[in-house]
Amino acid sequence: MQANLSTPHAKVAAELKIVPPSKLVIEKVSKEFTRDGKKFTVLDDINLHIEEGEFVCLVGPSGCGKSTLLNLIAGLDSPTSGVIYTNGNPVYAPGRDRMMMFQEHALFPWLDVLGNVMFGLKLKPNLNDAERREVAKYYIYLVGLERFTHSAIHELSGGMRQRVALARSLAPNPNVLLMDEPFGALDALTRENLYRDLQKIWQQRKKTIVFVTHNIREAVCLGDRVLLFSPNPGKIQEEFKIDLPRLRDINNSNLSEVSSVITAALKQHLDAKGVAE
Ligand SMILES: Nc1ncnc2c1ncn2[C@@H]1O[C@H](COP(=O)(O)OP(=O)(O)OP(=O)(O)O)[C@@H](O)[C@H]1O
Repeated sequence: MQANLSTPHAKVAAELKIVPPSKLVIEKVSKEFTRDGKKFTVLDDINLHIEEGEFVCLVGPSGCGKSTLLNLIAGLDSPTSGVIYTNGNPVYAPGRDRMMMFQEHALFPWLDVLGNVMFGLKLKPNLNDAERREVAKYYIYLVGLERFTHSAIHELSGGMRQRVALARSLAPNPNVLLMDEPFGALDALTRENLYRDLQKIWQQRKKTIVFVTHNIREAVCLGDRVLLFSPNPGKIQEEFKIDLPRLRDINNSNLSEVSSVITAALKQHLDAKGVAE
């Protein structure tokens, strides 16, 4: 994909350069919350190494702590014990090296598409307004919304809104992209297009991606690795390396077979714990 930019000058070109994706290390991480005055453990002794540029999907039943782990990596919350490192540096707070994208569009309805994507670039004090506009236009192009640059958010479909949200998360050029069920609310066809485009964008922009989903086929379609969580307390029960060639099509029969194996493993772990999905 080539950006259709009007002669990007040096600062914009530098901003669009591919940054090295981060390695993530999660070391002995546990998280407790308090409810009704009682402590309960949501994540218990999570240990995980995610390689630079790896696409890792977290799957598991509701409440097993997937979003909590994503929030900890984002630095939006802190572990009760243990440490998370990005490229060897402990995470204490949110940073522009890690961007989060949610299921809800979380877009600003009073801004158009360009304004929303430019908003993500407010974190870049070295750019002036014209430069932010050029960078934002590149990411709008990358997610296929060039024709909608000046559209209002309410004029867009759910899938297009998620494309805007993706562009906004990508625009600060993070090393890590954290995605919390970003396609959960979309219809099947819209999701299929996004699976294809997200794989292309990931290959092109070389991000480390941690992606939370309930949908095992989606995880197998996107992930290099699928980590199966089980609840009470949240633990990584099993992991699956996915060696299927890319670009993957969610309707591919080999992908269905791998998904069935993981679904069976999930059921087995839940049965063993006496949990109904
Ligand atoms: N800030 C908080 N305070 C208290 N409890 C919380 C807080 N955040 C999450 N929890 C609880 O922690 C548990 C795990 O929640 P989390 O959202 O991480 O699970 P999940 O696996 O992402 O679930 P889902 O797939 O439904 O989104 C839940 O019981 C939830 O109610």
